[in-house]
Amino acid sequence: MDDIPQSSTVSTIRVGADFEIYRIDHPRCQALIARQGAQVLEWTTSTGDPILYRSSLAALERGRPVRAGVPICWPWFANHPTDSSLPLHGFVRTLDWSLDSVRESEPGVAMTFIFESTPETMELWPHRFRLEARIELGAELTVGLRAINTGTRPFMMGGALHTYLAVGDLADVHIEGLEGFDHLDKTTGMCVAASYDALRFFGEEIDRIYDTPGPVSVIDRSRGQKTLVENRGNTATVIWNPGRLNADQIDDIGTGEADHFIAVEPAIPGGHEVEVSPGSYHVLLTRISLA
Ligand SMILES: O=P(O)(O)OC[C@H]1O[C@H](O)[C@H](O)[C@@H](O)[C@@H]1O
Repeated sequence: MDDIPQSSTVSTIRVGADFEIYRIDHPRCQALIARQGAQVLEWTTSTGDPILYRSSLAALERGRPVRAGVPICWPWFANHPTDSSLPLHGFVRTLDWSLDSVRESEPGVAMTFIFESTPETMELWPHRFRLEARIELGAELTVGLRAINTGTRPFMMGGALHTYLAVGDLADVHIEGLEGFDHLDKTTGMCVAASYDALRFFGEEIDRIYDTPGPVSVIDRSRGQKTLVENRGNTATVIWNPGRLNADQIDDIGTGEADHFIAVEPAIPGGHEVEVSPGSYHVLLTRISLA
């Protein structure tokens, strides 16, 4: 459909010449979704603060990743398994998707975006596919990615829903649900045996792939908020924050903002890719709610 009828609930904003954003203004939530990457940029429920982090320096430019909300990383997470010259986190986060449908109801708004393989994507990843991102916004947020194999050979897919959760102060946050699971520490390349304590933060870089699909709860004492992240179709949960020192070197993170977000990412990392046969599909989904 793409050209949505302008309603009081869903409207279109254009940034610059060609960056399109859908604005949702519903009794249960306010949200912004970029057509590029079918990326939720902001989501705020009627009760309070933004639940997702959007960097004050997030670039809204076609072709550049946007540091905000829920980027969809596909068909691989982080580096490509064999070719590090390919884009980090796959290629669909920086390409335009088509808006296929919008449904408004009392609990919220559901929007479906589509992305299909093209000759250009075949150059990056030699498979035919169709992606459907169904985004449901209301008092809860659900992002569901259905990856369909429309080709004639099986493919292996990785990926992640790279959720940036906003927090009041990371020093006052702990995460429950990861206790008892081993993780790969990407900062050292080491596998670390399970700890039985909740995960806490000390201003340093953290980049860990936990050996569990979740769910996890993010408890933020500074905001008096508990956020529940429930997932489907992932093999791991990634926890990432660059830390204060590294954040200063990242050009699209505002000064001091490293203390105000934590990325909690249902992921299918390298080495754990899922096989999708022709005509079949895999769903990767995350649901975020305030407990
Ligand atoms: O800066 P980006 O390309 O969005 O990636 C941001 C981060 O994403 C994931 O969480 C990875 O585990 C990190 O290693 C990476 O730095």
